[in-house]
This record gives sequence, C-alpha cells and structure tokens, in this order.
Amino acid sequence: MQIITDELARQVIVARPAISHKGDFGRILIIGGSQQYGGAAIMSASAAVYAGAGLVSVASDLSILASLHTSLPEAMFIDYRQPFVQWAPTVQAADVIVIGPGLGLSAFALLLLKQVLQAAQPEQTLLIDGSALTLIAREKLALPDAQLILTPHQMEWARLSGLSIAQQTVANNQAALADYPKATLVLKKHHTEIYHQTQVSQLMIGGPAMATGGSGDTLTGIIAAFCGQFGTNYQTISAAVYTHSAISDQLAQKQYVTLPTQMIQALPQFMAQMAHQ
Ligand SMILES: NC(=O)C1=CN([C@@H]2O[C@H](COP(=O)(O)OP(=O)(O)OC[C@H]3O[C@@H](n4cnc5c(N)ncnc54)[C@H](OP(=O)(O)O)[C@@H]3O)[C@@H](O)[C@H]2O)[C@@H](O)CC1
Ligand SMILES: Nc1ncnc2c1ncn2[C@@H]1O[C@H](COP(=O)(O)OP(=O)(O)O)[C@@H](O)[C@H]1O
Ligand SMILES: [Mg+2]
Repeated sequence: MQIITDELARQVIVARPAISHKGDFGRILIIGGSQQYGGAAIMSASAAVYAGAGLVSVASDLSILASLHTSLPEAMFIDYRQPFVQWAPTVQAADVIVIGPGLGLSAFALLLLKQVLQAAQPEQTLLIDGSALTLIAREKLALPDAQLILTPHQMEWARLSGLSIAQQTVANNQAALADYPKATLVLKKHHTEIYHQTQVSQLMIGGPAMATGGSGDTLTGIIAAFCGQFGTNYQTISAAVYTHSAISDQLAQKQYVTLPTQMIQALPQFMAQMAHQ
C-alpha cells in the first residue's frame, strides 16, 4: 500500500497561470443541505471556494439562503424545491457535482438524487457523499457512467458494500469496489484509505482533532475544488485528502479540536505554502 505524501500534494497544488479566469478553475455544483443539516452544504461550498474553485453553486433548501450568503457571498444559489429547476441542464453545466452532504433521507431527497444520477454525463466528475450514499445503498440505485468519487465513512461504506466495519480489509474493499469499476473510493477513518481499481493508498496524517460533525462535508468541497482546478485523477483526489488532514495537524499543534470552519479558513494559506515551496 502506498503512503500519501507531502511531496504528492506539492506536485498537484501548482501556481496558477497568469493568463486565466474563473472558468479555468472549475464550475462546481453542490447539491446538499436540508432544514436539518443546512450547515453541511455551507461547509462543503465554503471549502470549495476557499480551496480555489472558480465558480460554486449550491442547490439546497431555501431556509439556508440567508446564512449561506452571509458567510459565503461568493456562492450562487438554487432553491432545489422549485419545480421549474431543469436538472439535466443544471447538472450538465457543472464540471464537478457534489451530491449528498446534509441532503437527508426524505422522499424528496431520493427523487432529487435519482434526477441527478440520471443527468450526469461520462466526462463529469460526480462526488457522492453522506446521505446520498445511504440512499443509494438503501434503494439499491445504479450509479451512472461518470468520473465517480465516493467518500463514505466506515458506516456509509458498510451500507454500500455490505461489509461490516470489521470486514473492511484492503482485499475485501477492493473486491467490493469491483461493483463500481470507474469509481474512486475515499474510505474515511483514522488513516483514510483511497482505492481505484488496483491502486490503494493510505493517509498517515490527521487525527482525532478532526472528529467534529462537518469535517467530512468540508472534505467534499476540497476534493471538488481540486478536481475542478487540477483535473480529476487519483493524484488530485489524494492531494485533496492530504490537504484536509495536513491543515488539521497544523492547527492541532495549538488546538485541541480543529473545527471545519477553521480548516476552511486555513486553506488559501496552506495551498500557497504548497505551491510556492
Ligand atoms: N452541520 C451539519 O449540517 C451536519 C450534517 N451532517 C450530515 O448528516 C447526514 C448524516 O450523516 P452522519 O454521518 O451524521 O450519520 P450516519 O450516516 O447515520 O452515520 C453515523 C453512524 O455511523 C456510525 N459510524 C461508524 N463508523 C463511523 C465513522 N468512521 N465515522 C462516522 N460514523 C461512523 C456512527 O456510530 P456511533 O456514532 O453511533 O458510534 C453512527 O451510528 C449526512 O448527510 C451528513 O452530511 C453531518 O455531517 C454532521 C454535521
Ligand atoms: N480520529 C480521527 N482520525 C483521523 N481523521 C478523523 C478522525 N475522526 C474523523 N476524522 C476525519 O474527519 C472526517 C469525518 O467525515 P464524516 O464522518 O463524513 O463527517 P461529517 O459527515 O460529520 O462531515 C473524515 O475525513 C475522517 O477521516
Ligand atoms: Mg459525512
């Protein structure tokens, strides 16, 4: 098993070309949040903006709009319950789609998820997290032909793969991932593992200071922004996972817990360090 290194993150996070504009750094659509879990969509979108995504739109429950715009005026907003939203063109306008953080498990969430899965195209990156993973497992939904990134924690992976947490060995995880041959699996835990076909690598940084609700929601935004800027591939996803934990470790030198919102604030400075050294 390979170890995800600082060096890999430095190779991925490069200085921006001078001749460029926001459209060059990724159009990200985040579909998530609900009345109960509004913060998840806000943290995912904030992480995407602070990790450098060029354009970020959030499709969510109208109840989060005021707080989203207060904390993140850079984000655009779609009220996902409006019947006039045309999901196929809305989804297809994005380079990277995130679905699931805080979406919840309602009948409406399931309907929306099905429309998004149907609209996604092979060249698009589709990151599936949180409630969307639980719904896919529960409803046995087929995944589309797209550049799939799955980011379950161990219980979400148990639901999806049928492997109990104790059964989640490298060999068993690889065998279970064969059901999703185009997908990259980010199996989140202490020392997260990343799987793609025969490749497996592991993070050896990060720690319990990250164990706060919203930490995984934040990771979705970082991965989305990195894919939008640096291209969707195994290295980019690994560098995003590394960045998330490396920031926590830096903050944890002086803090008992590293809150997702603090990790988000630290992203631009961390990325400059990586790009300029
Ligand atoms: N501020 C917001 O808006 C927030 C919104 N959120 C959104 O809420 C939605 C539900 O997501 P969820 O992760 O909270 O619930 P669920 O999928 O039921 O998993 C929990 C169960 O799994 C178990 N478990 C075992 N191993 C584990 C592991 N390594 N890591 C984690 N859990 C592990 C765990 O065990 P226990 O804690 O009981 O020991 C428990 O039984 C989702 O859309 C998410 O985005 C949250 O992000 C919070 C902040
Ligand atoms: N003890 C720990 N050691 C290392 N990383 C941790 C630890 N606890 C949580 N994390 C990290 O925090 C994130 C939690 O993700 P998740 O459970 O989806 O959170 P949420 O859904 O609340 O946002 C993952 O990236 C996980 O690896
Ligand atoms: Mg989560």
